[in-house]
Amino acid sequence: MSRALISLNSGSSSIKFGLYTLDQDGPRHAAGGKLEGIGSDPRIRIRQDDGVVLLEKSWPDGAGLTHEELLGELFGWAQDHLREHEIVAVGHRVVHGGGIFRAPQRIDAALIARLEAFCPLAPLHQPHNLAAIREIARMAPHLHQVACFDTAFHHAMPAVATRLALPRRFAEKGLRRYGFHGLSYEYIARRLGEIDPGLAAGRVIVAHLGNGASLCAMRDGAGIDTTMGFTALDGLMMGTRSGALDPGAVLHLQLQEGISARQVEAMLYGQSGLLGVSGVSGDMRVLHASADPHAKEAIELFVWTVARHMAALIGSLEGLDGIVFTAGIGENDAAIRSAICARMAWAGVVLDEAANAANAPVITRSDSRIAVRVMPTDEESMIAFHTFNKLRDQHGAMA
Ligand SMILES: Nc1ncnc2c1ncn2[C@@H]1O[C@H](COP(=O)(O)OP(=O)(O)O)[C@@H](O)[C@H]1O
Ligand SMILES: CC(=O)OP(=O)(O)O
Ligand SMILES: [Mg+2]
Repeated sequence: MSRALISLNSGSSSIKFGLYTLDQDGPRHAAGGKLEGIGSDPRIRIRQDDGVVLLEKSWPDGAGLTHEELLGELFGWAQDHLREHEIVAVGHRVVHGGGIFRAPQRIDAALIARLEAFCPLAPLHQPHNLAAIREIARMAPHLHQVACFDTAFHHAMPAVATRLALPRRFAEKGLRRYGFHGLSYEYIARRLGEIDPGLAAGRVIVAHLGNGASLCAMRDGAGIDTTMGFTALDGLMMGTRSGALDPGAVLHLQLQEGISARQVEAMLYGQSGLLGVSGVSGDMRVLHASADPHAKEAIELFVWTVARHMAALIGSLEGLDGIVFTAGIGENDAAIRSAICARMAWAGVVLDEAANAANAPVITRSDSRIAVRVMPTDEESMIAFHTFNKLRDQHGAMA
């Protein structure tokens, strides 16, 4: 019987996943999808590689369904769909690996306990990542599980880019900049090396603009700076997260407004960003459709913030050769890309409006000094790749 593995990318309200069959060369994508609306109106959609929809199901009254219950549904379906195969492993995106975990790790109870310590640094993600690992271990204890870290890609950053200007003793306690979205950046760096090796060898800013959003400055495919730091709150304004703030504002909320540290945490992670500024939604599609002037202001600030941080990363890179847009907004939202590129005209970006409107792979004109690309990211395939390699290194042939 041939073998298969499952990749899980568990977020705060969604689980993205991929099913892969294994041959000698590595994992081969068989199907994938997204389980969304956890906690409100869960729905799942699974597609085969050729686009054929294999499963579409929703639970309109499913607000009470937990991550664990829905993961059970998904896992049951995967087992049935892959019944001709032996499922041997589940690979997970784990958002925070701290300063210790620079490469994927086999999961056991001791590793889970160490990863638990990072939950306060990624409250929207880490608890869900670990809950999924525990639930798989409960449902299928014989499966190998591998943790793939969002922070790992950024360990190549120069030390200076990891420092926070706080008293030194805190750096020794792990208070430093880590960076996130590393599986997405690793995928883009590899793929760019295949499709445009000339650009990949240069200075590139990758803009991962999804619900969480960050930028990564890459030189020759390695990350040298990024906008997220100690936590995934830093940098760009996001769907519900504030992004970088004057630290004085955080103090003011607590000391003058009398808001507790826990409430400030909930506000910065869950009630700020596009949602907070618009008062309408944290979802970019909803903001575009809204006539509310505050929705427009939120979009304006999002674009302004991205351009401001891009300019900062040009400083880190000492110049710029290209920009890559990826993730939900980066891959699909021509209006946002156009507005960001207009603010980057000074740096030599000349947009091809028709190519941009079509989400084409290259959206700049041939006379643009900076090449701007749109590339779909694929964190799940990166997880599958790492999981396969980790198990092959430990157990020999996997197929
Ligand atoms: N076709 C689209 N046009 C504009 N925005 C889109 C489109 N598709 C998705 N998005 C936006 O992408 C964001 C979600 O991105 P995604 O990468 O899926 O996030 P996450 O992985 O954090 O759940 C949302 O703001 C959503 O509105
Ligand atoms: C780290 C992070 O922000 O991830 P996401 O974009 O999936 O929320
Ligand atoms: Mg994401």
